Amino acid sequence: MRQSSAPFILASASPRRRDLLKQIGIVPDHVDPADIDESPNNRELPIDYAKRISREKAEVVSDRHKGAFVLAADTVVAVGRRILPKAEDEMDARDCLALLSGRRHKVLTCHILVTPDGVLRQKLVQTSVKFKRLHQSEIESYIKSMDWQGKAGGYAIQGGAAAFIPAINGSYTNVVGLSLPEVANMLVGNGF
Ligand SMILES: Cc1cn([C@H]2C[C@H](O)[C@@H](COP(=O)(O)OP(=O)(O)OP(=O)(O)O)O2)c(=O)[nH]c1=O
Repeated sequence: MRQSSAPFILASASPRRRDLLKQIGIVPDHVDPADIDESPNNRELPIDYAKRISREKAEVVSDRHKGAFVLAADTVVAVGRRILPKAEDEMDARDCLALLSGRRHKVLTCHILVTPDGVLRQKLVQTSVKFKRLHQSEIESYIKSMDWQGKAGGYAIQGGAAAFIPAINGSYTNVVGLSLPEVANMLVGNGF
């Protein structure tokens, strides 16, 4: 139930984030992606990276929409201290899947909500994801599906890669791109 008349801006190009919000009855007044440079800094740790990028996305977009609620997020797949790329080509995706095969990794989503009076709230959520050991044939058929494109770590848990994941620990929606219980809490707690 919406209490504020301030507009709600989703600072994301991700259709997954739009669908997730819709699932809890939230439809943004505008979708305005930040479109910033997301290159990690030298030796930047995954948590620091997720916090920095989500904050930059939120700041860029809230500058364009004063007096609005702005939600931005960044989802990072991390193996230890290593940040996996958003897979842009088949080589990225193959490298990611080979690294994830047979082990656990972390998916971190850092959520930023900017309130209409310009206060910035941050919430980082971590989910541990277990991958089964992948056969080369499984990797190749997944590559053909193109489901990895633009996804952090080269897979999407909401698609065919679900067959590779026997267990997760933590929020499922966090892996897809927004942890819905946290987003709902942030919005309700800040007068939305
Ligand atoms: C691990 C994983 C990631 N993803 C997606 C969510 C995000 O869209 C993407 C991570 O990249 P992000 O940089 O978080 O998001 P984005 O580039 O898609 O959009 P924007 O920066 O404008 O908000 O990976 C899945 O859809 N499923 C998964 O299982």
